[in-house]
Amino acid sequence: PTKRTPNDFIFGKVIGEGSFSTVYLTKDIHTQKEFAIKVCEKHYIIKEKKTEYVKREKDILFYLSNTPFIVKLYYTFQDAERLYFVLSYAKNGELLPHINKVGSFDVECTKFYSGEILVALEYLHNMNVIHRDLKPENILLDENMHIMITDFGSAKMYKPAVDRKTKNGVSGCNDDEDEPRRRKNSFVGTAQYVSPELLTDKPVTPSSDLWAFGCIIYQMISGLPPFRSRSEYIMFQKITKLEYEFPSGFCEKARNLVEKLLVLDSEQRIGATDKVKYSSIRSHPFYESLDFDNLHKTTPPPIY
Ligand SMILES: NC(=O)Nc1ccc2c(c1)=C(Cc1cc(-c3cccc(C(=O)NCCN4CCCCC4)c3)c[nH]1)C(=O)N=2
Repeated sequence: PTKRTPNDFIFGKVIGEGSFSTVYLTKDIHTQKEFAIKVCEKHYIIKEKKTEYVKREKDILFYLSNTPFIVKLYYTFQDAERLYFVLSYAKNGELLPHINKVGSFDVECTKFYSGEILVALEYLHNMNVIHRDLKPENILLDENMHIMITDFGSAKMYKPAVDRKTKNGVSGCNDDEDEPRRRKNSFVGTAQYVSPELLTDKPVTPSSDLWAFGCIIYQMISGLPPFRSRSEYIMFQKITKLEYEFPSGFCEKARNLVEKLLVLDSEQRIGATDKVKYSSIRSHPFYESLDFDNLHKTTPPPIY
């Protein structure tokens, strides 16, 4: 097909703001199909030295194309000033406003939606991709209220330990050797969901996403993330000291699972050493009777 240009789309409202991008609801004038177009200003990306991140997000999104529960990158194009990513449009927006609208989810909703997030993480991690900025704002809901994970601007490829030892390459995008010249894991992500290893410059592993997953389950049930403070410094202190509490009435089975995910040693988190990802989390009592393999075909429970 001929390369698209901005003139092939009607640009509507802003539906998202990345750290160096703006996302618009758009309609393709030829097909009338709706898309989300993420627009990045070239001069800003160059000035902020973010070209590597933008290229990595594009490579990873194309690499993940047609992965269930992950936003799809259809194609990209550019003009003199901007880069354009044509992405899936999720009609029901971000997960966060849905949690805030009802205050918190009941156990059925939490099981279903955290179950879909877990299946998405299984796909991601089996494809050696770590998201590194998982949070309710980056979990979208499509028109049928199924999830799509978005914003791979902080994501990276990783080499499973066995490959690192035997140096068998994993084809695909960047890995540690290609990190832009800066501290190995200088903080990426969003303060409230960032794992302790990312704050203390320890190796990044898929287990960092399991930490964020634990924070999201806590937030679904209680309405707020576990680590909160007006000061980012104090929040980081709470994370590295594991200072958080469960409100009274918190579902006991969910509490047990969260306590097994919010573990400071990333290798001790439930799921971190699963040979088959994430069998130990799927078999946790909180997920009793959840049919993980058919969630995408299941009608989501009402959120109320
Ligand atoms: N950083 C990124 O990559 N960001 C992206 C990427 C792709 C993408 C993306 C963000 C999307 C975000 C998005 C935002 C919205 C949206 C924005 C504002 C309002 C609404 C909205 O009101 N939807 C109806 C559902 N509401 C939700 C809240 C409770 C009441 C009912 C949706 C729809 N989709 C999207 O659809 N596709």
